[in-house]
Amino acid sequence: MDLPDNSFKAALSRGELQLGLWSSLCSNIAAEVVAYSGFDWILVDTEHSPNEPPAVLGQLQAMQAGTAAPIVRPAWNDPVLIKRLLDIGATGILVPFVQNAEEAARAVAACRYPPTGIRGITASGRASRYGRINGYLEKAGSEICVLVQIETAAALEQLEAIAQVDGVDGIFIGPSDLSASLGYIGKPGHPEVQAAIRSAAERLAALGKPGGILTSSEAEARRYIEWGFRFVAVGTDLGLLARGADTLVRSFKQSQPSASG
Ligand SMILES: O=C(O)C(=O)C[C@H](O)[C@@H](O)CO
Repeated sequence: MDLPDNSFKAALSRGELQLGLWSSLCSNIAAEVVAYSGFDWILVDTEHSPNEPPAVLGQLQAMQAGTAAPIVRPAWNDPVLIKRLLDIGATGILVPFVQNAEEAARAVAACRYPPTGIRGITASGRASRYGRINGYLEKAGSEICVLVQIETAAALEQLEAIAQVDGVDGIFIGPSDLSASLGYIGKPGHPEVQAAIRSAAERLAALGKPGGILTSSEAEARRYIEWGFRFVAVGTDLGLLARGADTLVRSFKQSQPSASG
């Protein structure tokens, strides 16, 4: 059996827009539900969600028959965490809190086997279909998508250096952390934060490096796409569930006459 092409990585390299969903629910059933929605990628978060490898494995299995490429965010730029996620079948990794080119190079090295990287070897994990993929060890590096996350003012200054690290396939701008770093915690929509995000998108476009971002606002998502972001998470599974449930109950409670008449 051959290693499947990474269609998400290929689409990014062609500059095509890839629409994503952010998944924090840590549920294989929720992952399966949204995997059939038609998204191009789904980010399975382990940084801010209580999501450990056995649960992530269940979510990756559940997403297998859907449309979306499984991108997993490890809790940190740590080769041990990254190795475990790659072994269970993540085809893309989003590494948080990358501050400079050296840290970006470390993220890439964690996703590559020696001699170019430091990923530890198993020839029999889920990623290689339990040893059935011909030449997995030789080919994995070229198919795994390495995305790094820039989320501070200091990292923004290093954007060009980070983006030009060999093996970095895309740069994700973290609007929440960036807004905090810029002094506007909880206000990613603040004009100064938006200006910084727009400038990052323009600098990435000038380099020909795909930029990514996350928002739950449709208007903001459309604006980010217009600014040139190419992998855009347009919502979160948690937000869809919470907003859907709130709206449903409100529609009944507001239409009920109050007990006092
Ligand atoms: O800085 C950000 O924005 C992120 O890193 C995404 C966050 O973790 C969060 O908004 C996901 O729900």
